Amino acid sequence: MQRENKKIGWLEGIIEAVHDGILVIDRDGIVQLINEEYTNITGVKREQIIGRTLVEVRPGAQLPTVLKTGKVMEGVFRKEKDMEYVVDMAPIYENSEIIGAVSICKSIPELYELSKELRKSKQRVNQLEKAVGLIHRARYTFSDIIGGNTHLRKLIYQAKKISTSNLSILITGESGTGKELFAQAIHQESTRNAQPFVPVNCAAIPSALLESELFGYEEGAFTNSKKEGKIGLFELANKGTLFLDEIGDMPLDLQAKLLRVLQEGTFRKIGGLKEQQIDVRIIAATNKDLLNMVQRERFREDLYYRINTVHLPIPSLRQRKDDIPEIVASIIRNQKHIREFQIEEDVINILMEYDWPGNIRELKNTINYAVNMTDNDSITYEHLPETIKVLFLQNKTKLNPPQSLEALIKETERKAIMDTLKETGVSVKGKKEAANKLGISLASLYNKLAKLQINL
Ligand SMILES: Nc1ncnc2c1ncn2[C@@H]1O[C@H](COP(=O)(O)OP(=O)(O)OP(=O)(O)O)[C@@H](O)[C@H]1O
Repeated sequence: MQRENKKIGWLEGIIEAVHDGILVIDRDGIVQLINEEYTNITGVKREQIIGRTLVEVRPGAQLPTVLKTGKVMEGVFRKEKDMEYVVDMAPIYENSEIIGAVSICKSIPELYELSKELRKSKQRVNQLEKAVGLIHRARYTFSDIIGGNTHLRKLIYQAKKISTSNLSILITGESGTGKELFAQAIHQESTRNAQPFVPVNCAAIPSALLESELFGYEEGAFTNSKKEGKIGLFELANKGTLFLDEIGDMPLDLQAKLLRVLQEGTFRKIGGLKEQQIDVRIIAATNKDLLNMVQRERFREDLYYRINTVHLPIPSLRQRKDDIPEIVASIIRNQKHIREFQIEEDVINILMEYDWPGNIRELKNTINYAVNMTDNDSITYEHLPETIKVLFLQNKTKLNPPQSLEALIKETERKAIMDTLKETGVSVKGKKEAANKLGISLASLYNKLAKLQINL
């Protein structure tokens, strides 16, 4: 008996500790137990209900039904005077026999608070999921930068040395020279490599949106803003690296804000009141002449010197043509996964003569195209894209000016044909159009191409 009392004492203690309202009836529907939270939610006091039949005190109660049917009921809405709450009810079993029933109530305001919390958490999870999509973890390391060109090697040496510092870096160079590749490699070599690498292309985001992308905004900061606010890229890159690509396209007012972040190490969300500490390493890149922009007051001088602590000018591919064979071999290896793939010497010569305005990106595209055009394991002139073939033939004419009258006529013809084909393209349709423009028949165009040994 003493043990039994002790059990009930424990039970009451536990029931009191629960944050929900609890009411227990026995098999006769008589209320045996309630906790204080039950009184808080329903307004019914212990002395009004304990030892009495539940329906007598609370005629609308559904717990006696649970007692009868043995079926659990969940989420039953109750409204009593100005109290609203939700009840879960379940039978209590002993040796497979129902000996009573329990009801557990939660007040609506509490549920409302909980669901608000849940909604907020869900929104944050959504935002973070989206943000994780943006963070492409840096994939490349210095070993992925191909080329033995002396100037490039010096740059790699310098970049490796400053990787572990927190210095801001400015990488300049034409499009496709490998600026982002360098930025990723620096991040990977740094102590921040386990943290995010967040790239943002300042030219690709409309200036009106760039500020909120970078700094984020607080709940309801402006009309049309997302209700739950937005996490900015600075916050996402915290402890990692923020790669500001095309920084020359950043609007002047935002440049001032960026400078503040770099100087103070703090930022404020749009519509936010408190400054947040931030620890982000900035690597900026551009293909524009920033110094010239500074002179024309299109770029802030103070920001220029702040991000230019270390400057890595990446050479264009035409300034390091000696690297072309090695880069081509590496592209083929990556695409074909075989080392024996052949590339005719003539083709390498053409690639070496071409100017590559799109730099390594263009070289990559060209080789990938050629590899896909081959049926066997050898790339020949035929497999090159038309644009390169045409330009190559034009250059050849420039490089070897004709001497005799006959040669001069031949070359004039060649030039006229090549210029027209450059406009129309070298597909059958293009050739038909070119023949039309030149005032000759298609058959005669083919004859001339054969005579001039133009192999398209
Ligand atoms: N030295 C290199 N060795 C191997 N691949 C390279 C090298 N440099 C660049 N690439 C490759 O060329 C492509 C373009 O490089 P990346 O995007 O880094 O250039 P970028 O200068 O940042 O271009 P943009 O200014 O247009 O953004 C990528 O596929 C990159 O992997």
